[in-house]
Amino acid sequence: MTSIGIFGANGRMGRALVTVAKEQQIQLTAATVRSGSELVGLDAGELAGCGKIGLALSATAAAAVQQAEVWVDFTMPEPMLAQLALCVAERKAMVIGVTGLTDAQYQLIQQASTQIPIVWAPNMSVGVNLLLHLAQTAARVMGNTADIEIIEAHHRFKKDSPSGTAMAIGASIARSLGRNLNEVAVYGREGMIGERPQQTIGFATVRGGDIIGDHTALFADLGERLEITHKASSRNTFAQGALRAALWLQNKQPGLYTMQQVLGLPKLD
Ligand SMILES: NC(=O)C1=CN([C@@H]2O[C@H](COP(=O)(O)OP(=O)(O)OC[C@H]3O[C@@H](n4cnc5c(N)ncnc54)[C@H](OP(=O)(O)O)[C@@H]3O)[C@@H](O)[C@H]2O)C=CC1
Ligand SMILES: O=C(O)C1=N[C@H](C(=O)O)C[C@H](O)C1
Repeated sequence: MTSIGIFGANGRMGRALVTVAKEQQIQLTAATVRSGSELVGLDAGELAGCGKIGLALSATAAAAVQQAEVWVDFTMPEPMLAQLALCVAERKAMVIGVTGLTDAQYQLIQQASTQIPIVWAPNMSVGVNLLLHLAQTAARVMGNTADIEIIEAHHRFKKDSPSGTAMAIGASIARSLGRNLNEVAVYGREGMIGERPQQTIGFATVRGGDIIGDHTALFADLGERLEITHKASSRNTFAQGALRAALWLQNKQPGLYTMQQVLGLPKLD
């Protein structure tokens, strides 16, 4: 049985991961919080609100990293990169769900994947990974005449925008249409902007309350429009996907793997 560790066990996703691991009887062998945190030593399940699981929280450090074979990281870009370096040093596999990465930060994940197996995905739900395929099909059929907009909504606490998922949907659509997302993306509009250039892919961001995560790919033509929408109603959905990825990574060779591979979906364009 793979031994699994959780970085950032005090985060929203960290707590969901501990809760789902308990529900699925997946034994966690380590869970960390920031070094120096007063939470060190508390029971990880108690912190997550699912009852004791008999696992004391550790400070994030090499000694803790040695306690699990696969580490799941839903923290933030900077701590994630420090944790990635620890996992490379200790030759541990990683499932990374962190979004809002710069190109340079993503390249560091790519480099690390030459030494350890890594799954990185901006969204670990089955539905969103299916949506990426549906959006490519819609783009192939409608994309040369329809206007394409990606709309996402998240809770007030989210730090990055657009969401990692919205960016992945935009990138998938752009790839299937042979467009370069950097050239065609439009992030928000204001003022006398003129008529919409057809080749652009627009992004709109909503932030409010406790919205877990909604994404729509809109294909708007003259006379009809198609909307493909996914709504997450629980963070446990993402946690289930991440733990599935952690179990899937067992005995994998170093490499950068996708959630499409974990879920056995066909390769995207
Ligand atoms: N791929 C997917 O399916 C999903 C991805 N995400 C992504 O996961 C990430 C986390 O989301 P969420 O759980 O809502 O965020 P939270 O803010 O709830 O959790 C962030 C975690 O990172 C830790 N952290 C933040 N800054 C530091 C730091 N400087 N040093 C050490 N630890 C730090 C926090 O520690 P502390 O508690 O001590 O502050 C906390 O444990 C985001 O990038 C989000 O977009 C979210 C859901 C699904
Ligand atoms: O921050 C979140 O909460 C989420 N982030 C991910 C993203 O940026 O796409 C995935 C999910 O929508 C929740």
